[in-house]
Amino acid sequence: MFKVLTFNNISARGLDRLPRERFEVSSEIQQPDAVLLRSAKLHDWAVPETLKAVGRAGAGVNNIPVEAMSERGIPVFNAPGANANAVKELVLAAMFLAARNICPAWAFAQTLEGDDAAMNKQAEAEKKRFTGFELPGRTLGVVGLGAIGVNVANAAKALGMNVIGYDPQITVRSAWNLEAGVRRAHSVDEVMAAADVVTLHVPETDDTRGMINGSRLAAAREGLVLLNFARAGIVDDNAVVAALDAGRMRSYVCDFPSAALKGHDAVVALPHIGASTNEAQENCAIMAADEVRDFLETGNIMNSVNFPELVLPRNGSGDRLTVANANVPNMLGQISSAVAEAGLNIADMYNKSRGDLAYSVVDIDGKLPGDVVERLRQTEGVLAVRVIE
Ligand SMILES: NC(=O)C1=CN([C@@H]2O[C@H](COP(=O)(O)OP(=O)(O)OC[C@H]3O[C@@H](n4cnc5c(N)ncnc54)[C@H](O)[C@@H]3O)[C@@H](O)[C@H]2O)C=CC1
Ligand SMILES: O=C(O)CCC(=O)C(=O)O
Repeated sequence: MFKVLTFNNISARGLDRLPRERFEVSSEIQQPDAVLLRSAKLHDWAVPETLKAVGRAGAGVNNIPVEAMSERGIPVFNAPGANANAVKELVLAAMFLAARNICPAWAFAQTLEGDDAAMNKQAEAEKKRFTGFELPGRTLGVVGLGAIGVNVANAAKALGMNVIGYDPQITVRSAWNLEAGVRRAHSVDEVMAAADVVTLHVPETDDTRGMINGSRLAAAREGLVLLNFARAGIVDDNAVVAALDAGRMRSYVCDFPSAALKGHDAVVALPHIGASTNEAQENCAIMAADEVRDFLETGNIMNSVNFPELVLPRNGSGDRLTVANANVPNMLGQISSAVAEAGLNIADMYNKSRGDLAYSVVDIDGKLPGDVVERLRQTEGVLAVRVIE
């Protein structure tokens, strides 16, 4: 029986992928084999010795200590693209909100008083304060052309916008999915200088934290609309408020409320609802649950952010041994020697590395003795060993 600890509200459609005769699933489990979570922060969580996998029912993994998990040989899975449409739709809504001053106009309309005629008179007298702009011919700058950025870029092209994008590590898949005519920028600065609206779709990392700061805002076009549905830490809120107050920026629409932004007329800060649709929550939960289940049951790895992708159909007549280790010479030799010294035959094996980590799946004709497994566990460089019967 595998034990899966849930943090946050994980869609039941996802949890249903874990058959209860083989998986105990609860938010109360003490010694979990795996966790499933959304935005819960794991950085201060005391990682139990039993933990074998982390499944993020979403895209961003900045709430998870990925490096510390790697050091323990624990793969972290996420759900790439599963909530991209939900975020794209909210980003488009944000762009329309900003272009047409919908929030301040609506707030003004709430203050109208008197009978219908009086309200109408005030509305007509004041509506010029809310004159907006149309999107065709305007330039959208997209920083980060992954699952969400590509969707947003393509939708903006369909709305008649010019689109300029920056992503130094764009994948072949994203490049194929991008509409023709999206102009390639070579830096964030180039995007800032060219765009009327800039939207951010990068993960929060050491490289992207504080990416949009005072000097980048100073170099932006006059009247910039900035959209941030990526992560709070990517934008310096105080710099945004200063640029808005100086009249250099038109508005900031984001998914991350903060004390600095609260109450500002030109800011709309939503409560991190980019992925909050039933569809996205189901897609993410299903994907993360399937990945965690597959790993626990077979050792196969799909969509991990720290481990190599490795899928080996089951072969042989005995145990499956999986080993996560430091990516250094002679680890594979030591694994196969341990199996050979136990007098067992390897039916099939697959080894892949990613950065400092390597992962092997070894199908064996027979049952691995406990002392062999223990010896492998103690081998220098070995991070995690499992035997799947
Ligand atoms: N508001 C919300 O509820 C949600 C927020 N997000 C956030 O959006 C981020 C992006 O999500 P996806 O598009 O699904 O991820 P993704 O992994 O498909 O795309 C991220 C892209 O950013 C690029 N990138 C990384 N560093 C960069 C840099 N310094 N400059 C330019 N590009 C850079 C990568 O090459 C990649 O193509 C997530 O990491 C997460 O933080 C994601 C989903 C929901
Ligand atoms: O689960 C959520 O609502 C957060 C989604 C998110 O931020 C992500 O997928 O990176």
